[in-house]
Parts: sequence; C-alpha cells; structure tokens
Amino acid sequence: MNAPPLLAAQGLAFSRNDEPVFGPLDFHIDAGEALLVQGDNGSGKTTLLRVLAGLLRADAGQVQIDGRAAGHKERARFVAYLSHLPALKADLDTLENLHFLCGLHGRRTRQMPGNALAIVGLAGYEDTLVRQLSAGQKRRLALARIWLSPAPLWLLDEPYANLDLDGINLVNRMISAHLRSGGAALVTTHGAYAAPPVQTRLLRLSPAGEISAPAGQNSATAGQSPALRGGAA
Ligand SMILES: Nc1ncnc2c1ncn2[C@@H]1O[C@H](COP(=O)(O)OP(=O)(O)OP(=O)(O)O)[C@@H](O)[C@H]1O
Repeated sequence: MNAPPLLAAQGLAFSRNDEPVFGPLDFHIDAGEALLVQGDNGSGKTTLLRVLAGLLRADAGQVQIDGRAAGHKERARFVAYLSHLPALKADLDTLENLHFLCGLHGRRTRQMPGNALAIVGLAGYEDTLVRQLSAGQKRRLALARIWLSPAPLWLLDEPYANLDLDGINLVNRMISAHLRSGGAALVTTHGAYAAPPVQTRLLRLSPAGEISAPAGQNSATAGQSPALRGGAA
C-alpha cells in the first residue's frame, strides 16, 4: 500500500470579512518533495502557511497530515514552521535560543545546537544575544532551529528573505538534504530569484483569490555541503 502524502489539502479556502484570500485549493506534498507556493505581495502565501500550521482556521476544506485529519498532535509531531518573524528570544544568546527551542519542540537525534549553528554559518556567535544579530543572521538562526527539528514537514515562509547568496545556497542545501532523508517542504516566495532545487512542484496564488496550479517539475540538483550530506537522523 502507498504511504499517504505527508500533507494533503482538499477544498481549502480562507476569507477575511467575506473577501476570499485564497482557495479553494487542492494540493498534496509527498515525502521527498517540495511545493513552491508563488504569488505577489498580498496574494495569501503567509495566510496559507498560517492555516496549515494551525494558527488560523480555514473557512472551508480539510487538511490531512500523514493521512490523518490535522490536529494539534499531528502538527506538533510533523510540522516545523519558519515564519516571517523569527520566533526567537531577543535577550538570550543564539545557543540558549536553540537549547530552549529544542526543549520545546524536540530535536533530531545526532544533531546538536552547536553543530547547527556551524551549519548555518554562525560558528563564533554562540554567546551573541539575538538582539545583536543582523536580520540575515537572525534568519540563519531560525534556519538552525528548523534544521534541528525532528518534524518531517517544513513550512518555510520566504526562507530566502534577508539572505545573501551564500545564505540562499544554504537554504537550498538544507531543503535538498531534508528531502533526501524523507522529509518534505512547502516553500513560499514572491519572486523567481530563488527556489528549492529538487523535486519542486508549483502552486501559484493570485491576489484575487483565484488560483492556478501548474504541475511543473524542476529536477535540477544543487551541490551538497559535507555538513548537510546524509540528511536527517
Ligand atoms: N492580520 C491581518 N488582518 C487583516 N488582513 C490581513 C492580515 N494579514 C494579512 N492580511 C491581508 O491578507 C491578504 C494576504 O496576506 P498575506 O500576508 O497572506 O500575503 P502574502 O502573499 O504572504 O504577502 P507578502 O508576499 O507581502 O508576504 C493581504 O491582502 C493582507 O492585507
């Protein structure tokens, strides 16, 4: 029997003040696959991710995670959410933040906070308070948190924002390694400047709430950093 998709949405729709923001949407993401959600500013990408993460309630439709109706338990176990605003404690240092978040959400075996900091290019910043980091460094720290998460389904809202070219390549290597290890990722972006390099399908949102979902494949592969090779535990 085939494994169920990691994430499946049927007829998913969200409105504000009776104005549709998106949907109805039908899509699914299998293990080993990335879904790129593209759309202009205000087209509903963040709203969709917040609905999938359980932070907003959909007006219509269903979300299933690993074949079960998505409830708190399923989301806690399966979903790691990288939001626009990094969920970091400004007055804790980078390492303390990662230890705190691992305490809350768990941690992949064989991955340690110090190692994750090195992977995202923040070696040497272990004692730096988060409020002293640049926007790109905060984004890198938030990515380290995602890397440490044991959840197989990554919901990444604009993961390339604030990152330099090296940071964009880092995101792509992380996504590639995560997919190779059986994970999946849903990635939003409003531009074509960066996209996950592997097994990518496209879901396009329009500001009017109208959607189109061409099933394009992009099988280009990215170079792998030794730190990311081997993927998740
Ligand atoms: N808290 C809110 N209250 C009311 N309206 C909101 C709220 N958040 C977003 N919106 C509206 O919902 C629509 C979709 O916003 P959303 O943030 O999902 O878009 P987006 O595609 O992620 O945009 P961007 O590319 O600019 O990040 C927009 O019209 C926005 O103004």
